[in-house]
Amino acid sequence: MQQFEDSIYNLIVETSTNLPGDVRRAVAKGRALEDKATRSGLALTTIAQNIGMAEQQISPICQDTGMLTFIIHTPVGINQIEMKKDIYNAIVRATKNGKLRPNSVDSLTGENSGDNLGEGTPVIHFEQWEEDSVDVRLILKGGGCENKNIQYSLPAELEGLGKAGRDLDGIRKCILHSVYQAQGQGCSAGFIGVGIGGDRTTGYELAKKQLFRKVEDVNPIEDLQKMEDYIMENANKLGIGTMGFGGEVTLLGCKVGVINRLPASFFVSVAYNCWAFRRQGVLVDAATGSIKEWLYESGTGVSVDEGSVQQPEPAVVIAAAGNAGVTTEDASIAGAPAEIATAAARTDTAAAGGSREVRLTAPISEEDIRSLRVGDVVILSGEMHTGRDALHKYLMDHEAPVDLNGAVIYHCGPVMMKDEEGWHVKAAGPTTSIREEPYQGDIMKKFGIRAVIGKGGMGPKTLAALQEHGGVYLNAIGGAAQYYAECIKKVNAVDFMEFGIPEAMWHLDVDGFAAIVTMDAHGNSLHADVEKDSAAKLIQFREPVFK
Ligand SMILES: O=C(O)C[C@H](O)C(=O)O
Ligand code: SF4
Repeated sequence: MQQFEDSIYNLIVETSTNLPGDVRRAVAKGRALEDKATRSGLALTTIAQNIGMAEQQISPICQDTGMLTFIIHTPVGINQIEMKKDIYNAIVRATKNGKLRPNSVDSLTGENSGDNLGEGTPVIHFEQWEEDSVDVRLILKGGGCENKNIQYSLPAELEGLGKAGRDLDGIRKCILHSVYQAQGQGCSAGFIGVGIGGDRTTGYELAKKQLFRKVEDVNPIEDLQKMEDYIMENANKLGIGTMGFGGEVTLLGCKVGVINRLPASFFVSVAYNCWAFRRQGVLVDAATGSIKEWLYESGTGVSVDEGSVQQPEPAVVIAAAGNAGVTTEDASIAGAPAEIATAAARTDTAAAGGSREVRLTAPISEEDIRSLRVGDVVILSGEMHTGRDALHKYLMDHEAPVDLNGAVIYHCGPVMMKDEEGWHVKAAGPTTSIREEPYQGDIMKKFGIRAVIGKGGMGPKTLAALQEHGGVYLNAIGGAAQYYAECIKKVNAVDFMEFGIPEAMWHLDVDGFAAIVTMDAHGNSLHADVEKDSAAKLIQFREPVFK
């Protein structure tokens, strides 16, 4: 198996950088359902553009390259210990080459191993089979959507849906609830794998395994096929939309599997995967280790466009999203059709205040920030500072290494590479902001920070602080790591490298970095609105459907 290490390296690079054909078609279908002039429609356009950029540049689709999880079938007699060593070497190489972010962190000390190896990482499941070749499948599932996985123990009482019993209808309610509770935080529009039965461990395993099915396959179990169809037809009626912006498309795929359970247990486990649904596989020659066949259709040549949409420039895509409904000219910038009136009627808070495109350069004044409203698109230039969990915790009782007066904080853990000239950004999309909810308001006030960029929104504590102190929350498009990396013109400096690359504080010079105001200094939150609206819509699914 001399070539096995190279085969695994190629598998990792392909998985991280080239979204497979079936996933691309699902994204294209989603785009066709969404009104292109809405925020969700234009977020999908950004996503589509990012998918193309990642493939072209052979760079990570999303900066969170996830938990490397392999499922491997080998003929009897193959040395699995040697295979593991080759896999480890391939992972170290892919990390060094910026195809993977160093993502393995000591849970007690917070120390990043730097090469994706460590206790429990990567995850490798070996199984034997009667075939002659080795089947290797890999999924890179990021942390934000992993945090949205959920496990139900039936019977249960579910918010909005009432009693979920130990039957198909109870399962139906759990699945709908799982989509609802994810809101936009797992980078919807997403895919779900559902595992019925097992114990808590094997239930979740089964759910994740469903994600290895092809998006377009048909469930061989009739009841489950009906369930998948039902969920695909109805989950989008929750109106959560891409990134939780509100809209027609929340779910792009649903796969349900079943295994036996104990008499006393009835688990329904849901693995939520973001649109950046990165999984691939190879069939490998057991003697040489070379790739004989790819197991999922390549993304190359498969369009994510639903046909008529032009590909606008990065800053313009989101800019048009915020301006949806303002003028016909704005819409034509993004190549969007003239459904402007509909879009205006739907842009809720933004429609009330009117949305604009605002260009700002950091540091930003309190006055400029207070003039922003939910729905406005801010195009940022100047310096921004990355900060996520480790930094926020640190800043609570320490001073900042740089002056943060009027500053912009970006919730982002980038993929970085260093050469003779210094550091370069390889991928840099936003991370889920809600994790910083306990700290964010206090830190903004303590240091005079005026803007926070992330994804998925923040809670009431931050909203109150924005109002009191004069701050704004900007939502960037989750997973659009290449799209944003292109807006970063220079890495000025870095602090706290001891936190590891994703958690360090990177000082970045940006130009044309576009994000949408989703929480403003006037007490408005698009996230709170969409959550409330989807909670009301969830109630329509209370009555039994599967008898
Ligand atoms: O860790 C990250 O960069 C992002 C994470 O996957 C998230 O969705 O929050
Ligand atoms: S940032 Fe979004 S797209 Fe990237 S791994 Fe996290 S959930 Fe997925």
